[in-house]
Amino acid sequence: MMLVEQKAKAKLPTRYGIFDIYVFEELANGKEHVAMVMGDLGDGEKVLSRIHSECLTGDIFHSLKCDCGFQLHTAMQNIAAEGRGVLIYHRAEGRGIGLTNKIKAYALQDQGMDTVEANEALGFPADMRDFNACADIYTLLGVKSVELMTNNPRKLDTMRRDGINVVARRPIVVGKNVYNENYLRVKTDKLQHMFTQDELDSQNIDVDFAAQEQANLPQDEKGATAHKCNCGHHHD
Ligand SMILES: Nc1nc2c(ncn2[C@@H]2O[C@H](COP(=O)(O)OP(=O)(O)OP(=O)(O)O)[C@@H](O)[C@H]2O)c(=O)[nH]1
Ligand SMILES: [Zn+2]
Repeated sequence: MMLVEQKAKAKLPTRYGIFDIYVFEELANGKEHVAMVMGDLGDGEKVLSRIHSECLTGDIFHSLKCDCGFQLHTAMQNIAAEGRGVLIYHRAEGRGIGLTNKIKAYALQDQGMDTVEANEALGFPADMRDFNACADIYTLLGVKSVELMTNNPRKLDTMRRDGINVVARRPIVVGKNVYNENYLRVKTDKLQHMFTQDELDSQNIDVDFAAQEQANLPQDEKGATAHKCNCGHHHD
């Protein structure tokens, strides 16, 4: 029996090119998973693909605490470069614990815990995700085998177990910065992700808001300095 049902489909132009967007409902829990499909999938073999777990903070707000947003957009670009592929946007926010609990975990991380310790302090395992819906989404799209963009061996094992042949893995190591380097180290040390420190370092992006953090100016002082402009007009 299928675990998901296709609910809707339409064309979706994006900054990377034109996709078809599909919505699939996971019948057991009502979750609305998305598939972004580009090109003609043809025989469904060797489809370039990513299973991307939802991360509101990274995907939408460009958070630097993780690498999710960077991975999402790199995956869409890679698919566009090939003109063919499938991105499953998997609604498993916070590795399955949901947004509120993820932000509670972030608060514990602000006090020095790592991602795994914070999850455990809240009473959750390190990773609560199941990928049950994904194989059926591939099947409904006619995908038989994939080249998966991931560093997580669990995704490869799960897809193979569920009958989707993974013919290759394409690493997706992007967006390392001062705010996520510990998070990324924990992924290799505790979560078996497949990348090396050298690979990470080669992708370093230069962002540092240390000055902003230190200054931490009260709002009224910021307002006062904002008036020092060169516009030639007089401000009181
Ligand atoms: N609980 C928790 N979830 C997080 C945290 N940071 C990111 N996430 C979630 O982690 C998920 C992404 O998992 P990752 O471990 O980064 O990567 P992955 O999907 O397993 O593997 P890749 O395919 O290599 O990206 C998203 O659902 C994020 O919302 C955190 O500190 N705590
Ligand atoms: Zn994230």
